[in-house]
Amino acid sequence: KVYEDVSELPGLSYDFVIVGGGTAGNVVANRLTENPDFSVLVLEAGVSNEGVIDSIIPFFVENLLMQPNIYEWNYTTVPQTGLNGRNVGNPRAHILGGCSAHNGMIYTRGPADDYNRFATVTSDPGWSWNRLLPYFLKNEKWTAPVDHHDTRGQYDPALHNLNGVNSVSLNALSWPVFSQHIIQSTKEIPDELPFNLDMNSGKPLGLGWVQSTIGGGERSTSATSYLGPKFIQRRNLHVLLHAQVSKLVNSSHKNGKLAFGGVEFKQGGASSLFIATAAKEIILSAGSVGTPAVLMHSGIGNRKTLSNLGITTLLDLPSVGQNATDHPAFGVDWTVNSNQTIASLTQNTTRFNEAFAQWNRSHTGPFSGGGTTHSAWLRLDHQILASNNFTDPSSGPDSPHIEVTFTPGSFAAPPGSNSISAGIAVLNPISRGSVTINSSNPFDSPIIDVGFLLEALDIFTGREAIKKVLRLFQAPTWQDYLIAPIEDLSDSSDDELDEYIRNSAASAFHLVGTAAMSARDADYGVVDPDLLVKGASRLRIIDASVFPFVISGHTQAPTYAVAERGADLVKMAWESKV
Ligand SMILES: Cc1cc2nc3c(=O)[nH]c(=O)nc-3n(C[C@H](O)[C@H](O)[C@H](O)COP(=O)(O)OP(=O)(O)OC[C@H]3O[C@@H](n4cnc5c(N)ncnc54)[C@H](O)[C@@H]3O)c2cc1C
Repeated sequence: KVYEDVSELPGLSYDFVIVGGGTAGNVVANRLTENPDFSVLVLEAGVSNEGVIDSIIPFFVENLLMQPNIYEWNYTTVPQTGLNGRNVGNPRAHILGGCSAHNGMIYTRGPADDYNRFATVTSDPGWSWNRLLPYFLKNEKWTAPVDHHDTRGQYDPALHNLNGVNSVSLNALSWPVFSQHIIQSTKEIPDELPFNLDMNSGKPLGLGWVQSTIGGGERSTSATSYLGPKFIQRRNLHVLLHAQVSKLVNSSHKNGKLAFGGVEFKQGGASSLFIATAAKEIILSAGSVGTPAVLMHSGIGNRKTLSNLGITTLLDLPSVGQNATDHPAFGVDWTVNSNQTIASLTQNTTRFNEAFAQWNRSHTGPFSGGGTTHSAWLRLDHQILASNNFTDPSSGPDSPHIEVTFTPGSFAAPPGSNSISAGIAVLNPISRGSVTINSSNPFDSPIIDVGFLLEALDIFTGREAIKKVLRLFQAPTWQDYLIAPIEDLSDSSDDELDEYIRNSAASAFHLVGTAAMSARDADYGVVDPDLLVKGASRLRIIDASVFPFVISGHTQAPTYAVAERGADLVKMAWESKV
């Protein structure tokens, strides 16, 4: 059951307390409560997802990103040196379902090579692609697109599972003219832009149709799926909203390891703090910002940072909050000779109201999907990297360096015009940032530094990506369709391209790595390959913060897979003790 007020909870003693009812936390809550002997409490700081129309209707995704709003933690980064001193938004969801309830819904597993690299750095083959694939499938409930169009040639059914939990589908064909041009370009310039039937095979290179976490025209989130009606009625599963965890308490040491018996939180408008106790484990699933912050306020982190703030260090783990990695993203936009664009809907009240009415009637039409229709996963030329003395940062030959998303709309477009955009993300940044704290008050915001474009390779990759994208749009199919670039970069020097990137890049919202896993005997890292905090017992982290590297793809499907495997690790640890 989902509770709005702590006074309604039957008690505050559970086997497992999960901090954060986000993308990963709700998976873990669901899987653990499959065992009727395990009781689980999820503490979620955010609000209910019920009836939040901007979260439910896929097309309204942008509304949730307008800061400030109550569905958001409303974070921004510190000024970014690599972005000419700008600070950029770093949205994190403050709603049951976490980022799965406000993200762009794009479903990508990423390259097999990335997971094989996870397995190598952790010395645990359990994190390899072959071993994680069953967990991706366990998460996925493949669903037909709402317009029931013929999807042959748009995905590979053999790679998908009809019987998982979280809906994934192709979008309805709302932008056919735009899509035709994209597919035609793969035929005209197949060497530059090969078609890939399904980017979720573990070999994503090429261009393919976007798959999204959408089912029946509604967004599918970890709250609507893993806490859906058939699960949330379990007697052993309790979720408490408006419950922000301050720190872990009741510490003790056993066999040289630190353990905590409880979790302290504030709830609703109450000024007093409450403690929930966990007889078996505390699981941190507060995400790449929340998890390191809770650790530090609990006395786990860099001794120097903590003592400067007057926090007693219980476990000196300097890697907490370090290794923050995110994809810098920017775009190239054109005005176009077509009125089949997002602007034609958003700038025309009659058409907007028609689309809204259609969605309300049947959950179909353009509001049933996000805007991006296709993604291309591309590599930089090997020689270009070598001749500029760069080492290939990717995890392997089937792993891309850049993503190009294709959307029939652009924020940069002049009002009244029709436009499209090619969004670019640098997928293997070698720059690193951090998430830390500068106050001993756990309710103060953490300090987020995404470390964008500090390293020469990252800005080089961005610059080469723009050149590549400009070449892609020279394919013959685009010539009558494009009117003009919104910012003409075709004759720009390398320095000018760098400035364009530094002045326009923002986050692709894929922050990971702030409580990264490492091999059991490594002298860095925050969790071991079983996701247990190093030096602690009965304390696990299961969310995107444990990724040692950012995936060369979007991060929600990888987070779901890590959560599914993480839940299995917890079950294996405790079911064998029964
Ligand atoms: C705007 C945006 C768009 C994105 N678009 C895409 C996309 O299209 N495709 C894709 O694959 N990925 C996308 N991502 C990334 C992806 O959604 C995230 O990487 C992933 O969902 C992270 O999951 P998580 O479980 O680690 O954290 P979250 O889902 O953020 O869950 C953490 C939860 O913990 C709660 N919490 C935090 N601190 C506390 C505390 N102290 N006490 C109690 N609760 C707490 C939060 O409120 C939140 O609900 C996007 C992300 C954002 C922000």
